[in-house]
Amino acid sequence: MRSQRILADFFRQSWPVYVLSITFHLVSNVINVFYPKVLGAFADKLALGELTRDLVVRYSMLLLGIGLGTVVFSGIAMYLIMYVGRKFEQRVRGLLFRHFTAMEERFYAKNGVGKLLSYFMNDVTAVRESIAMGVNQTANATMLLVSAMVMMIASGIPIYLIGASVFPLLLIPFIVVYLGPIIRKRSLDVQEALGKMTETAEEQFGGIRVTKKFAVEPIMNKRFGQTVDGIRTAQLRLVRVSSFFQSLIPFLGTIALIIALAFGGYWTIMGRLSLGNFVALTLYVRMLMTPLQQIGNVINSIQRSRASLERLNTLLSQRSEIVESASAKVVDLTASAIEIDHLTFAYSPAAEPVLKDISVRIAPGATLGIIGRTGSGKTTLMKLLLRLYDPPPGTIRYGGTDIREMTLDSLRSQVAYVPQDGFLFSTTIRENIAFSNRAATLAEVEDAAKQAQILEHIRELPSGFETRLGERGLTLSGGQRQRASLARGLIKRAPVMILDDSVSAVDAVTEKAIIASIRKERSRKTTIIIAHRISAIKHAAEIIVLDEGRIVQRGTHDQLLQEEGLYADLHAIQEEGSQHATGTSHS
Ligand SMILES: Nc1ncnc2c1ncn2[C@@H]1O[C@H](COP(=O)(O)OP(=O)(O)OP(=O)(O)O)[C@@H](O)[C@H]1O
Repeated sequence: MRSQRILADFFRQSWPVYVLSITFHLVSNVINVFYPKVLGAFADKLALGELTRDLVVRYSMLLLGIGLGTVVFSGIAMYLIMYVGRKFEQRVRGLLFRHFTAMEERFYAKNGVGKLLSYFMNDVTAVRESIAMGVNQTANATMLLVSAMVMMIASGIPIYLIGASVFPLLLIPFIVVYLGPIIRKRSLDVQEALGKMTETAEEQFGGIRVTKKFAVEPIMNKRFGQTVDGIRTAQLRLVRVSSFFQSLIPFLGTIALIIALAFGGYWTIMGRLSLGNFVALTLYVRMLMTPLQQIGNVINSIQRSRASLERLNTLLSQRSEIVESASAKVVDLTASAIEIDHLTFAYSPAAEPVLKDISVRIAPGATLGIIGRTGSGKTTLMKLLLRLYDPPPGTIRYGGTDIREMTLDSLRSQVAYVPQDGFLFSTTIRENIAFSNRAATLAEVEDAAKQAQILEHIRELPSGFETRLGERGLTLSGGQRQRASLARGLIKRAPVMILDDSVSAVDAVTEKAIIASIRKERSRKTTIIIAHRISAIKHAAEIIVLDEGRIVQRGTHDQLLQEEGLYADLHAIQEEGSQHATGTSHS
């Protein structure tokens, strides 16, 4: 499986650090287990009345050495393992990001931003904790257990006494096997609840302006509150079982201590066990409780992280539906016609087709205008031209080559797409406009801004082109944002340009100026203009009118005005509107 490969790859690369860390743990624990033995010897000397001032100083120095040695070596071991954990986190986040960016639009339609963020934050952290702290503590605990056992035997503590004291601890694996899957299932619920909350929060912060305008904060608070309640319920269910699990282990440790005290005390009274060994036995049993507690924690954390790993696994195993064919070739779009041939398309096999039997040919360098009611499929057609979704084979060709046989880079680098609501990044205006070509000079950026009729406005801003945009570019108005996004498309100087309702938010006078400069700039380049206003497309060589996914009319502006139909109706309505607006109506 993919996720297991990620872990295996990571361990393959970082095993030397693990080995080093485990070695340091080993040294630290070997030093540490001498501490009960030293105290035992101290107790023996005390009981025999052989303790001198010199001996007290020596024992104290010995204990200080043991303490220092333990702390230094375990500190280095811990640092190394933390380093490895952070490295894992950094690597997996990079991998996830690359994976996300390679996914197609449908993937984003299915997975909300909040859900994706939750993968980044919660799941990666959960896995990191178990491969860093988990490994750290397991290694530590195992070594402490083994060295403590060895020291007990070597000190001459009878094996049956050790066996009786350690017996309760043997129940731990059974408890783990029983409770582990329950903890895992409940952890998965918690991660899902967290994902839901992040998703809701992202959506609600994104839509906060709408919420405020409609004054529906209480509804939004309630909706968000429900997701938080969901987390609390899921977390409490998890805490109930995991805290029971975690407290059971020290309880077993206490039983072990009671047995050591009862039997060991009895044997000491009977004179079969030295006082020193009795003290050492109780200290060792006490010492074993910490690693056992750690093992409990680790098992819990591994169960939790397995749930996260499963989520990451499912995600990373998804492949983009848009794949470049092995024989894909680079097509130069400069002199290529775009042919759409009997294209019928539905977003899913079960859904109604959104486009029905569309056929259009756009000659190289020509302009196509598209108009139609909202929801008639205009944007969908453009998404197919960019291969954001796969059209049926043979239905879209560039220069005679099926779109599915072109390299994705040659397609997308030669098509400039300007959507209706262009997203602007929270960086400078200059970087936003020069998005496709970071090396563009200021003169080129200014030129594109001029064509998009936004140059003057940018110059008036405090830092001009270096002005940083706030979140989602909200320091600009809708129309200004649209024009900045248009400049970003224009600077690409691509052989094919698609304007998807890209001047809808500007006033009629500005629109006229923008269209005039686009006509000039793109006089010999293929351009597709989608618009709701006839004024934006009437110069096109061909105009198609879409209605419910079908082409219902086609022709030039003049031809379409001669026909009865949607186009002439729209024209009449818009003319009437503009006459009202300018006060030239005679009615
Ligand atoms: N990702 C999607 N999954 C399923 N259906 C979709 C998806 N995107 C759009 N649709 C549906 O496809 C139809 C056409 O949408 P499209 O966005 O292409 O229309 P449009 O003509 O561009 O509309 P507008 O003028 O309002 O922008 C609509 O009914 C819409 O609900």
